[in-house]
Amino acid sequence: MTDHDVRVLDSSQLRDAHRLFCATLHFKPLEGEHWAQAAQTYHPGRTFGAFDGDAMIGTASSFASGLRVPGGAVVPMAAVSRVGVRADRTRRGILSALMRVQLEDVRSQGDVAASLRASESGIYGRFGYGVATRGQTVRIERRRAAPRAGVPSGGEVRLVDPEVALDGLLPTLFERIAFETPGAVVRWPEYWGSMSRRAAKEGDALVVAVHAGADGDDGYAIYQVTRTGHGLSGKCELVVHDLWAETPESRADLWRFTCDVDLVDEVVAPLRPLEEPVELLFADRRAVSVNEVVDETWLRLVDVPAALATRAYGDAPDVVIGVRDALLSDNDGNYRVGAGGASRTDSAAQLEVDVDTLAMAYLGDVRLSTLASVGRVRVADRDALASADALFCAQARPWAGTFF
Ligand SMILES: CC(=O)SCCNC(=O)CCNC(=O)[C@H](O)C(C)(C)COP(=O)(O)OP(=O)(O)OC[C@H]1O[C@@H](n2cnc3c(N)ncnc32)[C@H](O)[C@@H]1OP(=O)(O)O
Repeated sequence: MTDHDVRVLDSSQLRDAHRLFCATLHFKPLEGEHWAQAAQTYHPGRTFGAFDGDAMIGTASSFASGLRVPGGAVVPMAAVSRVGVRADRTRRGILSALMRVQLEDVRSQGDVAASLRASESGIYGRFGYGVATRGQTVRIERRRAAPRAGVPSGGEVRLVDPEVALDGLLPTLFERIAFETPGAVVRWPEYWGSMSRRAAKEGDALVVAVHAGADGDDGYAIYQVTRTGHGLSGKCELVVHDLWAETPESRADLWRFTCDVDLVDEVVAPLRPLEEPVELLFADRRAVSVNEVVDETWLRLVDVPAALATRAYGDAPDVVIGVRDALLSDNDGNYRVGAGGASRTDSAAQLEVDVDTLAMAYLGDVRLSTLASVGRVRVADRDALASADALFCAQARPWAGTFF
């Protein structure tokens, strides 16, 4: 449907939009100083409302961000969030109208990509989003978690007042040590403040531990300790929200530190990278269980020519890939992808994909041959699949590590 009235909101309308969004996720609305703080996190001109007359019935917003792509370049990216449609107006095309307007808008503003974290996995594929990075949950049974002999160690972990850390130390450290992996996301200035507010809302104090090695600070962990149940029979969980390490020493020391916190039964770290070998840090590798592999980044390539031209490729013969995009027709076309780069071509496509499937392969998370094996790639030339796999392969498995 195209007849919904979707407009960009001005600052006087953001509170209604936030209330609407909170209600769709069954959260209480923010009041007083909590709303005043949240209001600061809206980036001007990036929030849309869908209206029925004067009544707002849906909303979608985004933060200005950036995405690290294979090869090291950073492309401008819209971090899409705060999407919701009023419960009495769902399934009438309102989200579809919001998505259409938002995608056209972010493309016209020069964003090469948009990404989001999806509340449900059935929603966003139809708008050209594909799962481009995944994460897994790491659980460590603390009492079994003795370090393995020979694990690197060196330096010191210290606790830092979260307010001080979030205000300067961690943003600087994050920029320096965390922002290298393909899939990493530029954290906008208000990101850090919203992290501490989210923690305050949940009621348990946020703890910041910083690791210093021989050359100074080189890693950090942000966690909360939550207790469930009553008295001594309760269970105590240490939940790691953010952990980045520059060196093997800081990685080992920070994980070990979380396992040394008294009274904790289990250390839980959701959405960690798929290739983080935490179990190898401990003498008893079964102290660590790794499960719940889930989607992390839903990526939408809004400017396919720019996205394909910006990332680096492996060394393999050129492949012509046809891209089909039902919503942003400028992306439609055939692209010659080779070790030297990618550009439009009139040559016939050897492989053809929809834009959501291209997003799944773009950062290197899934091979095109794997996607072909489940019918997501239309294959005209079978030999092209091996070349496409080699071209799109990234040096490191992509991971964002930033939830929004
Ligand atoms: C990035 C984020 O902010 S994630 C948070 C998203 N928000 C929420 O989850 C809050 C609760 N849910 C909602 O507010 C709404 O149900 C929304 C936003 C998910 C969907 O809004 P709607 O206006 O109902 O979507 P719309 O009517 O445009 O649906 C378009 C299509 O998606 C399908 N669809 C919509 N929601 C879902 C869903 N949750 N799961 C599967 N399919 C869905 C519809 O059936 C429709 O399919 P069709 O094109 O084959 O007919």
